[in-house]
Amino acid sequence: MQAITIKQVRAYTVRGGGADYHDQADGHWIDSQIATPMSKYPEYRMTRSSFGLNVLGTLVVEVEASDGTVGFAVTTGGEIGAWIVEKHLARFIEGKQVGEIEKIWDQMFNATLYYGRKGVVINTISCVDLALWDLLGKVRQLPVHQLLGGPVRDELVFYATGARPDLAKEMGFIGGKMPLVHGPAEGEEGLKKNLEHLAKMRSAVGDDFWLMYDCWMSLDLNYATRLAQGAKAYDLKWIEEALPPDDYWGYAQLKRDVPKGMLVNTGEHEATRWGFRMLLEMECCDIIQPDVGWCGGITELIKISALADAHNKLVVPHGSSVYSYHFVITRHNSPFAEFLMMAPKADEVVPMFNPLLLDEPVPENGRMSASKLDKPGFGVRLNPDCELARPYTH
Ligand SMILES: C[C@H](O)[C@H](O)[C@@H](O)[C@@H](O)C(=O)O
Ligand SMILES: [Mg+2]
Repeated sequence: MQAITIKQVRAYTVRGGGADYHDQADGHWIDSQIATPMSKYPEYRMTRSSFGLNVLGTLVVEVEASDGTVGFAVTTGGEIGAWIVEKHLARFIEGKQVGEIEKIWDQMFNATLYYGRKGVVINTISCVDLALWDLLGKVRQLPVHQLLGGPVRDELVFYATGARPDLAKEMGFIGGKMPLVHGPAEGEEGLKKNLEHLAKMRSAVGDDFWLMYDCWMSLDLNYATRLAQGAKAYDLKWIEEALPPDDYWGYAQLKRDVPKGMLVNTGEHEATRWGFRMLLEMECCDIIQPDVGWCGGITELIKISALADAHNKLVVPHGSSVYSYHFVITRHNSPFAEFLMMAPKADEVVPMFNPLLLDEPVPENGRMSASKLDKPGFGVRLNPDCELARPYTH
């Protein structure tokens, strides 16, 4: 039987939500005031779009096989990613057999080592990798989780990320992660407001519902330590991404200093097995949170997850829709998943990469049965109403 090979790879861009889920219309909770490393500049404090968190847009990668099957994936990457795919990575993809995923990954990574290693280059490699796994699943007529060893549980359970953990509790989620609003530049007053907001949410959700703060790289070690100490009174489950990603030393100290029982989590802006090896070996955190569309794809997340398992650490991927669900359900050390509330008021469950993917499964009552993930590949289709552009060819 003739081997099925990859005939063509194509890279497209699309704006407005999708994988670049920060690219939303005005008034969305995700673009309200949220503490960031740019919050020290008042002109960039009130929204993250003001400093360009949504400049990249979505990258869509399609890989077409010699038998006509097409796999695809989406991530944050836009035109930069499209250029990297068309002008650089295509040579390592086209002509290969659809199963040569490991070899393609190694060639893409090593060929971009001189300008990549993290950020948009690894986002782009991740997107190609996810498209290859989608293609392989479709060619073999298997969901990706079956290519990864199959489910270890019957369903996924989710915590929700958004401005309304009180509503998330009503919707059946196991916890609610809130964005931190005020950073160190707003001083004691801002710290007080952060703790008052946590207190208000704790009284709204009661004692048995996880509450977490997502600090999106915005704090310094002293502020993060004081926030954690103040949050103990309200049983904060974890403090997330308190420090910039490269401050491994700060994370290790924070993890030693937070109140006993409070978790220190990070990793969504970390990349590759080597970045996560630093977090693990320097004892930076309790749970690592790679984004499978940003850390290197499924091929790299398998390696990251095994490393974490050897360190007895949990892996709870940053929300990345079906791309993390198919992984999480196959891993013993991934006992729950993140769901990002993408409705503008965080008051209803809508698909995370809305409106880009058709058939994108969503949690019901905070849960998702494995049977929702039984279509070939990642089980989603591109929405034909979303206009794709192909800015480059090769
Ligand atoms: C809600 C957070 O501020 C980010 O927007 C979110 O993308 C990420 O940090 C998360 O953990 O979901
Ligand atoms: Mg986060």
